[in-house]
Amino acid sequence: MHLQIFATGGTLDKVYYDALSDYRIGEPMATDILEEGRVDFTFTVASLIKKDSLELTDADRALVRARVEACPHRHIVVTHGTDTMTETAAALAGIAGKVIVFTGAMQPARFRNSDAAFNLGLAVGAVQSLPEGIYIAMSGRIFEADHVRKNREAGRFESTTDAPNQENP
Ligand SMILES: NC(=O)C[C@H](N)C(=O)O
Repeated sequence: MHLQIFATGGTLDKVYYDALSDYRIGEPMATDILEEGRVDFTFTVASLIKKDSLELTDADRALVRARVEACPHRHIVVTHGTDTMTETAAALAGIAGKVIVFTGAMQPARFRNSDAAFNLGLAVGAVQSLPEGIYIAMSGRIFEADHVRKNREAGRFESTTDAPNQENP
């Protein structure tokens, strides 16, 4: 398997300058995470955009779509800010012949308590196991991209189709 990663920014790749709580989006952390994970596949990481996903425009989303469509590889992971991940996933609807998995992080990968490595690992497992389609790997689950939302208060992603029960109140 060859894995293509497209990095678009988001908190996963943020670098903070604490005096003003100012940040920039740094180089994609996916490279370090996969190297530290000693993965047994080849991969390339392309940095397409370096923005908080709240600042992404329609043109940015068109760029992501164009790059995914032009990619010769079947297995694609998109690292993305969590706030508008579902919007960019929706902008890729209809792309056939590829397994596309979005992931991101609630805390920067450069922070020790980050969920970034966990989430990227989940996405890597998902992308090689699933049939073609568009998915979101967050909060320890794989969601179909059009059946998930971010619950900001709870700080996690949740299904829009799960029946409410004791495990999913
Ligand atoms: N955790 C995050 O990634 C939130 C951030 N505002 C973003 O969507 O880029």
